[in-house]
Amino acid sequence: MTQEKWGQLRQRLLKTVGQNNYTTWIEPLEFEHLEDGVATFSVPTNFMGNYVSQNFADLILYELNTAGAKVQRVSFQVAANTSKRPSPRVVSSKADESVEQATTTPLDALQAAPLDARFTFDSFVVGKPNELAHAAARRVSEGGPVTFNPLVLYGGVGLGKTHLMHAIAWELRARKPDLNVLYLSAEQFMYRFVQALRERKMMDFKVLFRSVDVLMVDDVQFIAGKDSTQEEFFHTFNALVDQNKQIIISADRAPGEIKDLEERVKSRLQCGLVVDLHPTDYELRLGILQTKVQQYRGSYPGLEIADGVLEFLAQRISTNVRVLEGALTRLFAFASLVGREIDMELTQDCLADVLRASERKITVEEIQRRVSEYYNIRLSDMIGPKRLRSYARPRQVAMYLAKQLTSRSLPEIGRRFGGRDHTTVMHGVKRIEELKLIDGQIAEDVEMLRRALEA
Ligand SMILES: Nc1ncnc2c1ncn2[C@@H]1O[C@H](COP(=O)(O)OP(=O)(O)OP(=O)(O)O)[C@@H](O)[C@H]1O
Repeated sequence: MTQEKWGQLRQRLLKTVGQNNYTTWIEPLEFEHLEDGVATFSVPTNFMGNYVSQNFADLILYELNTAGAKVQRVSFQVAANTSKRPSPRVVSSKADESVEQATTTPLDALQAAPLDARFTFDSFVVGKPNELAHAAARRVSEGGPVTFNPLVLYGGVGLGKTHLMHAIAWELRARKPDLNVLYLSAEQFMYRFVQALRERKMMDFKVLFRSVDVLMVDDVQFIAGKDSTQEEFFHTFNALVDQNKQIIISADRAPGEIKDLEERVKSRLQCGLVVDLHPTDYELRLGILQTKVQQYRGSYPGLEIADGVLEFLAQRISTNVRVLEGALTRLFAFASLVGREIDMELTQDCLADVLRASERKITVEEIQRRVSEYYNIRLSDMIGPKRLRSYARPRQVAMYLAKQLTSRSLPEIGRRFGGRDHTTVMHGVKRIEELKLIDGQIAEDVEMLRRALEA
């Protein structure tokens, strides 16, 4: 492997990842050396190293091996004294940059980092669990009069909050190129604030943040417990709302539930539209996998996937979309390295660790216990023969959850509910499915219970 060869390889990567990703993430990589099967690249920042490692390492590995280099692993190290930084217009900055880096970065760097080119509305798969969040995101991305301020998107890890935020920013940029859209993580907000304090540039900081038309802050829970940052955030927030500028926030839980977030910040966040990204369901996961496969087809032409593999993955990996995507990337890279079709056997071999880690640990017994506690009835009454509605409904909810959250068959579930027949379980599951659509209380009960069980 030589510098020259890396130069050629980069051109192939350009085709695969697209110009934006290439300029931002691939071009700044410098090939250092290949030793003991490890190809080492230098990167300008930790953040970049982490990002490239998470998102492009498999692809780089694949291209290196396709080009004949014998590489088992790629590694990214921060180069000393590198000053290269990507520089398009809208800021995107998630988490990992260190305070030290922030303190040496000029404030105007806020105008200089990319959004992820893959995170657009086109690539966002909409299903029941995220349709409201998607609709709200679409609405603000039209850039019309501000109707709800702020828009708060919240939900668990890897459910698409950042994806939606970037999609809004891309869309606004396309529709209203004159708007000054600022996207950054709450952590980044804090670093910039600390930096401004240290460098006595608070005026610059305030002017900058108050001059944006749309402010997007990702993972706002990060500022909880950080008093002065919260205070500054609060003032920034108020100043922008007063000017009728749109604010879009994401968080890992509902604002009211963020511990150590000041009451006044909480109540500001609750003033607008707060929408929830629910945990994915099977259909959404399958849809996402199918979409990703379409996208991968360009990079891996000729690769075949046997029937049932995507369904299997959607069934088994229910943690979050990031894990699901990672599994698929690995599967494609592995299959193309060994030149095999992606069938069940290869999937089980290649993803043994992921599948083990996401094995469902929820048991029918645990569901029964939780549901009976929730409805305040005795476990024995829920499992027993009584037909009273106050027992029958919780019983059906528990059956429904057992079907959704465990891999038990209907007869197995029936046996655990006092030896009931599988048709009774099927009826119970159907009933709850119907009720969820017409009875808000049942829908909420099921959702609360599901969350508690999956937590
Ligand atoms: N509905 C969806 N359609 C397509 N891709 C999705 C969807 N939801 C999530 N993803 C993908 O899953 C990955 C994780 O999503 P994202 O980073 O937006 O999650 P997040 O909610 O911001 O998580 P975190 O809390 O860790 O910041 C991304 O690659 C994203 O593109």
